[in-house]
Amino acid sequence: MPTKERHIAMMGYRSVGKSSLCIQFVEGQFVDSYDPTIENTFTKIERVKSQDYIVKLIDTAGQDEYSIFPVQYSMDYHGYVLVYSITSQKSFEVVKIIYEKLLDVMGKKYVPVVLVGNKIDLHQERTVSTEEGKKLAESWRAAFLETSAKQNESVGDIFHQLLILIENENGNPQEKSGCLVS
Ligand SMILES: Nc1nc2c(ncn2[C@@H]2O[C@H](COP(=O)(O)OP(=O)(O)OP(=O)(O)O)[C@@H](O)[C@H]2O)c(=O)[nH]1
Repeated sequence: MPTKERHIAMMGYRSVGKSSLCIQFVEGQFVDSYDPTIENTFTKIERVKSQDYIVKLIDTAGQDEYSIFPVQYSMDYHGYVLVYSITSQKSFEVVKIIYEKLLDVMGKKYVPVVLVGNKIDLHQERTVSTEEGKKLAESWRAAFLETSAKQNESVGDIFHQLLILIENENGNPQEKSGCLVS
């Protein structure tokens, strides 16, 4: 099968771990320092269910509830990773606002999305429950994962699940449609 190219945008509030998830996925390492992103791109070859993909990731600058949705991320993207930190209720609220804006800008009712609750290694500081995350993802018909970029927990699954959702949207169902919850 010929290799397919898929463009994925990482979005969410500041400091939730978007860059760390990209770096962990692409380079297999965790950098314990904080350098706010303006915009960064990463490329990785991934194989899912015998299909090779060139995954182009765009790591966006953190957004907040007042940000205007950056229109450039609504065009030529196949899917989105919306990230919050399980230690920040604010980041959970912001991800809901980003999702609404995304649908609005794209003029669509459905967009392939994986909702990610990151930083699960900081479980003692958790303020967003797994149940809240799951419910939100179900309401979006999105996949849901809790991850740790630091401990490399479920990071690869984000991109595998998103590639499957994108494939399903393109009329090539490889898995049962509907909500993918792990
Ligand atoms: N404990 C823990 N810290 C994390 C994790 N992921 C990221 N961090 C830390 O959180 C801080 C912010 O991480 P970034 O990856 O820069 O976050 P970002 O969402 O890209 O931030 P912006 O560029 O401002 O949007 C850094 O100090 C990271 O080391 C994680 O899974 N666990």
